[in-house]
Amino acid sequence: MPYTDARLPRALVRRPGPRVAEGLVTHIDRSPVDPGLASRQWAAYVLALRAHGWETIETEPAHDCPDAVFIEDTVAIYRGTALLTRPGAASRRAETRAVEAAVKALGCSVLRVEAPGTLDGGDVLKVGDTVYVGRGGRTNAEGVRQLRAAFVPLGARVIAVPVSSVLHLKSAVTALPDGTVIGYPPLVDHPTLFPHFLPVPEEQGAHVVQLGGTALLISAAAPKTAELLNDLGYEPVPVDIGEFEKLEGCVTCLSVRLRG
Ligand SMILES: NC(=O)NCCC[C@H](N)C(=O)O
Repeated sequence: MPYTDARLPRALVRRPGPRVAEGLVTHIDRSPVDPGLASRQWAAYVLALRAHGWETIETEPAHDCPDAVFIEDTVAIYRGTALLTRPGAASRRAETRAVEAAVKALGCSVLRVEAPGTLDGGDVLKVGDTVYVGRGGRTNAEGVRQLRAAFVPLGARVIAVPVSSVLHLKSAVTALPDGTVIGYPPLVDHPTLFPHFLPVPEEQGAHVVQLGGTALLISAAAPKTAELLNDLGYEPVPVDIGEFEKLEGCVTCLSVRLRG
């Protein structure tokens, strides 16, 4: 696996496998996924990261795992320590294997969530040294405890957040570069847990990836939120990830980002 320039922010990605259409669906009705279109959307997502100065590193595919493209769920990284997750869905547990090799190659120290703990990376939202962790359908109390034990000694303040109506914490909220947490209110159980909370008008607008500077990757399905962010001085970068949204994915879950 070639790693070329450690000065660039780097993102782990994993291309969708042949069984992507069989991915799990929990909170929405299933609609058919077109694997060819999913591959093209994934390629455009990767190009958008690269166009904003990211080095993308492709992790070995896990073709037996339909949800492997959602690589964010396999690991949470804080200050150079990678906590390999134990995904809440048993069908996703094998996904972490190749990710371990990838984070080691990036120079991370590795810890693991052990049974009976479960944790999905989609439940972990970092805002500076505050690490919010969603306690919901995929992350259990033991997973929260193990995340605390891993990251508090490194300097993190870990805040657990109940999540009841969406798949993951980051299905409901993400953060802007200034630390403001944005979310779609009908899906956020406790907005008052976040010191600076900005409601957005669309569910798909609740998820952004900070690309650097003022650029924010956002779903093309959230034009009103993009307009709001543009009006606040940000540069929204829309990507069409419709096939992944049919599987409850969002812009955050298709990569694991390492800054510096
Ligand atoms: N972090 C994320 O938003 N992950 C999306 C995972 C979607 C996948 N179909 C799942 O249910 O696990």
